[in-house]
Amino acid sequence: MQWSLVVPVKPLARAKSRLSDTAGEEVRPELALAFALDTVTAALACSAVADVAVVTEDPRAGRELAALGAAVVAGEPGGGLNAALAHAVTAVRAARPGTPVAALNADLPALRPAELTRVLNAAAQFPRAFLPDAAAIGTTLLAAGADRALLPAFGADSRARHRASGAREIRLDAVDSVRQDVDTGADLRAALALGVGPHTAAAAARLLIAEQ
Ligand SMILES: Nc1nc2c(ncn2[C@@H]2O[C@H](COP(=O)(O)OP(=O)(O)OP(=O)(O)O)[C@@H](O)[C@H]2O)c(=O)[nH]1
Ligand SMILES: C=C(OP(=O)(O)O)C(=O)O
Repeated sequence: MQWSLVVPVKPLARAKSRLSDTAGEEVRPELALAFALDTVTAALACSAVADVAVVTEDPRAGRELAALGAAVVAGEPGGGLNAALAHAVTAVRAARPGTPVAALNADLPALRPAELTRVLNAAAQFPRAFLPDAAAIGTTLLAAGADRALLPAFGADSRARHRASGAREIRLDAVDSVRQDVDTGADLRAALALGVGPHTAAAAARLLIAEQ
C-alpha cells in the first residue's frame, strides 16, 4: 500500500518556541526549516509513500520544500494545526480520490525511510492508527486508510486523545527515528544522537559555533 503524506509546517518565525532556551530568535526559524527539509527528504525516499503534501502558510518553507518534490497546500482555514491538516487531506483527496493518508510532523530530523515504511505497513492493518512520540505523550504520525476520515487531534496529550478517538496505537520496536520529534533542547540532543539529516546537522553545527 502506498500513502499520501500530509506534513504541516507552522510559519517559521513562530515555530519551535520551546527551543528558545537552546536557540535564539534568529536561529530558531533556520532550525525549524532544517527539521522540515530533513523530514520531507526522508519521507519522499520512503517506498511506502506515493506523495508528500506540505501544508504551510510560510512562503520560504513552501518554496524550499517544493524544490525537494513535495506538493504545497496553502489557504489554511485558520484554527491551527488540526484544521490545517483536515484542509490538506481534502486537497490531497481531491487530486487522488480515496487515497490512504497519514499526517506526519515536520520536526523529525532523524527520520529514516525504512523505519517509516515499517510504521506505515503497521498502520495499514487498521482503519485509523497512530504512533506515539518519543515522550509517549504526543503523536508523530496519524494514519487513515482509503476513504477513512483522518480526524486529527494533535496538540496537548494527543496520544490519549487519538486513542480515545478509536485510532489504534502502533506498537513497534526500533522505529525511534519516526518517534523522535524535537520540541526542546533535550529532544534535539536525542535526535543528534540518533543521527540527523544533513540540513539539521549543518544548522546544529552553526548553533554550536554561535555558542562558542
Ligand atoms: N500548517 C500548520 N502547521 C502547524 C501549525 N501548528 C503547528 N504546526 C506544525 O505541526 C507540527 C507539530 O507542532 P509542534 O511540535 O507543536 O511544533 P511548533 O508549534 O513549531 O512548536 P512550539 O512552538 O514549541 O509549540 C510541526 O510540524 C509544526 O510545524 C499550524 O497552525 N499550521
Ligand atoms: C502537536 C503535537 O506535537 P507536540 O506535542 O510536539 O507539540 C502532538 O504531539 O500532538
